[in-house]
Amino acid sequence: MQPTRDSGHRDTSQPAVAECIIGADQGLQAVMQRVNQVAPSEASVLILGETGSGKEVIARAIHERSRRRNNAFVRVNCGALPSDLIDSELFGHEKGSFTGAVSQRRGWFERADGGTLLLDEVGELPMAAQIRLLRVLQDGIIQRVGSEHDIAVNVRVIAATHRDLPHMVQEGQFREDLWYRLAVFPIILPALHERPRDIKPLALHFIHRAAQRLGLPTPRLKATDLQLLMSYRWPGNVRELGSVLERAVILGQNREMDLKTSLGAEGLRKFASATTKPRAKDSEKDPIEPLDVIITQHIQRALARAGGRVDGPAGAAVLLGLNTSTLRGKLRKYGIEPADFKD
Ligand SMILES: Nc1ncnc2c1ncn2[C@@H]1O[C@H](COP(=O)(O)OP(=O)(O)OP(=O)(O)O)[C@@H](O)[C@H]1O
Repeated sequence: MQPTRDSGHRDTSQPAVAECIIGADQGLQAVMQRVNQVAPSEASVLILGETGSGKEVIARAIHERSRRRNNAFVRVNCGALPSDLIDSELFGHEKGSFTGAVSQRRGWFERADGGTLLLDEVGELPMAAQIRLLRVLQDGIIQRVGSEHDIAVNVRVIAATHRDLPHMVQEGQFREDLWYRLAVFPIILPALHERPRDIKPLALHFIHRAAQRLGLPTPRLKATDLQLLMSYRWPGNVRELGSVLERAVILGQNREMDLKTSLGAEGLRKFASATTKPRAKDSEKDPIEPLDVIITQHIQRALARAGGRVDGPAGAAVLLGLNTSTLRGKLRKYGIEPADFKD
């Protein structure tokens, strides 16, 4: 099988191209510190984060900052491996070892030899595969299916998942010994709504990229559109933000980009029902938003209402019941630009 995005595998035998990590000096600052600490070591890393939050981007950053950077970076989506082929996919097989094994095949561990193997969605691996994976991680030796010949592999494993692995361990769905082996150095990637400062630079990046692909001038991000983006909870995280903006740029060709129009009535309803505004009735399941998120959004609402003015009788400071210097301090702290709210 050739490595493709759809089958969940990507084999980067070429030196990796550094991808720009938006938010590296803002909402992802603490994550990047962890990346820089762990990259030069050989330690296994476990990246925990919601779907689309950038786990692969972070895994690549670790690879690119490691001594293995000139060797392969291979991503395997464990959730996409058919259960009867997991061993063959990971460790390879000999010709004739099972029906369909028409030729010898090297598995993903062998292909990543000397480099880094990202085991994405590791929480989806069935128990039997977890046992075999643990053995390989401990011994650094694999056997292809249908062979008793040991092959030594030198692979750094980075595992990633959106699942609550500690809870899975408690429930007996994930092996505790494998958890300890993988979680030598855990990195928790915050969801996009927990790092609101990254939304604007990410939005500008995606708008610019989409316009470049279409050969169009980069459209402006209107203050009202930024406010809409800031108020949504982004369950699909950075990936969802990218696709919403790409669609907006495509639909807004040759006109001013308008998020409300490009989302349509249905999209707007979805946005409205998933905003981070406080709900009337609290429930155990409702996430508690970090205070910084609520403060950022509240200041942005006031600035939008005040047309970007901070002081004066109709300025945001009066609306918020703050004196101007206090509000200016908060604008600096939360990285909010009043000019973004001038329409
Ligand atoms: N900080 C970032 N800067 C620039 N692009 C980003 C950033 N984070 C994520 N992306 C982009 O968002 C998309 C999703 O990121 P990625 O595939 O790394 O997420 P993931 O958490 O691994 O997703 P999944 O849970 O589906 O495996 C990709 O196109 C990626 O390039």
